[in-house]
Amino acid sequence: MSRPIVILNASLYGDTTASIVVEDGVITQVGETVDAPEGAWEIDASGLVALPGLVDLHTHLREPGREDAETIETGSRAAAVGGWTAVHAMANTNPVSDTAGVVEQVYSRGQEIGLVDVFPVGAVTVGLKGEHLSEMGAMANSRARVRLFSDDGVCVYDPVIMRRALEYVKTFDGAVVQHAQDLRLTEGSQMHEGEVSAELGLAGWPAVAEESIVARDALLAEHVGSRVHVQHLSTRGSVEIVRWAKDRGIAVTAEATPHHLLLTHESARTYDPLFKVNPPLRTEDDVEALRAAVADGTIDIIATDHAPHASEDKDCEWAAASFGMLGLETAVGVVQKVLVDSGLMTWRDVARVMSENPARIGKVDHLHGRPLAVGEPANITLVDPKAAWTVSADALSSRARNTPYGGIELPGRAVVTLLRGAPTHIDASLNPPTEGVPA
Ligand SMILES: NC(=O)N[C@@H](CC(=O)O)C(=O)O
Ligand SMILES: [Zn+2]
Ligand SMILES: [Zn+2]
Repeated sequence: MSRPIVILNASLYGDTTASIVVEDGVITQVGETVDAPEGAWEIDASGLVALPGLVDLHTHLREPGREDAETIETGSRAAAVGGWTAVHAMANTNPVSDTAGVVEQVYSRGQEIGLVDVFPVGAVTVGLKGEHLSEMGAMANSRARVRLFSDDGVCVYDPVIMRRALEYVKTFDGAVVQHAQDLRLTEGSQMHEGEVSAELGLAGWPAVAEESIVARDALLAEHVGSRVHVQHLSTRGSVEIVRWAKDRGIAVTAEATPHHLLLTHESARTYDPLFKVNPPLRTEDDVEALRAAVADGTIDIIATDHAPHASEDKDCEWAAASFGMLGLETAVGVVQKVLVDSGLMTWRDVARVMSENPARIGKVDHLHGRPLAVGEPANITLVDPKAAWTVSADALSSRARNTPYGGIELPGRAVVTLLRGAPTHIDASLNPPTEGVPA
């Protein structure tokens, strides 16, 4: 059992000041004054914001298959450093996570490492090929208890397959998680279709290729009475469709990534593949619509889509480079910059979109996204909102280096992460104790 911890004078949810006592993995006291248990590690948390441990619904860990880009271990470490206590690992590995065997291995490896709970997302179709449904029931009933299914990286394009998947997940209250991209409209696409793609001479990825699938899937979910979650929403039109679907009572939820909330297609002018991502960075108007939608609840969560790539897949010309960028270690800083410091949201809202809602959508809310209250598991993230820092790719814990934020200053970061009371990340500025803390 880990050493007791006293978090002194934290700002709970960025709101009231209180201290928190953690013993045997559980929160045992919360209050203005607390009794410190013997031998406790005391953290002076004045000025720090205490949030429930963050839950990422969209992470690529690359293991099995591309351990040169990331492993469950390096990705777990990056997650802990970023303030996350749970990540949902996407199925586009090699082999694909389309059987109970693979998802159990990913889940067990995550538990063995113990830095973050790794919840595997199962593939919707065998080999992500879009042709035959995977053994979803076996994955749901496995030790990994899979509730979310996605062919992320590719769209579940065939409407009949999508319909069957939506019907199937109803039997265990799961959800189909969709990478909304019309395959025909985006053949050869390199970036957002607009002024900049025309100027640069790069093949465009039109907004309608996302929006048409979002609309179709919302209607399919309504038709079969099931639950769909849309990944990495990137356009104003998608926001409007999700808003319409929610008004109509359709069980649709949606996510936005930090990069789609900050960056635009103008970045492509650098021809630096660090900015090449799927779906592509869009326009200032889309960014504004996404920010407003996260703030008003149309978009339920922020998810990183942490997509590590080996350097040979990024250090090349734009057209040859892989899609995707890192996100776990910079998410808190980017979210603070675009949503909190801008006045659009409070830290209480951040707890909702980065912990509570993702835990609920992923059906892990019995473990994560719990209130900071007595008797609850001590999954806690302390954020220093004044820890302005400059991102350096070489200083990241991820095995990969493909961050688009190198050299950019972010206003804050996670400085302590506790998973069931065990410190999984302690920033050096806090003088971590040498005892009772994992190496
Ligand atoms: N986002 C990306 O650009 N890439 C992701 C796949 C995905 O999320 O679609 C990847 O696996 O690299
Ligand atoms: Zn995707
Ligand atoms: Zn992804």
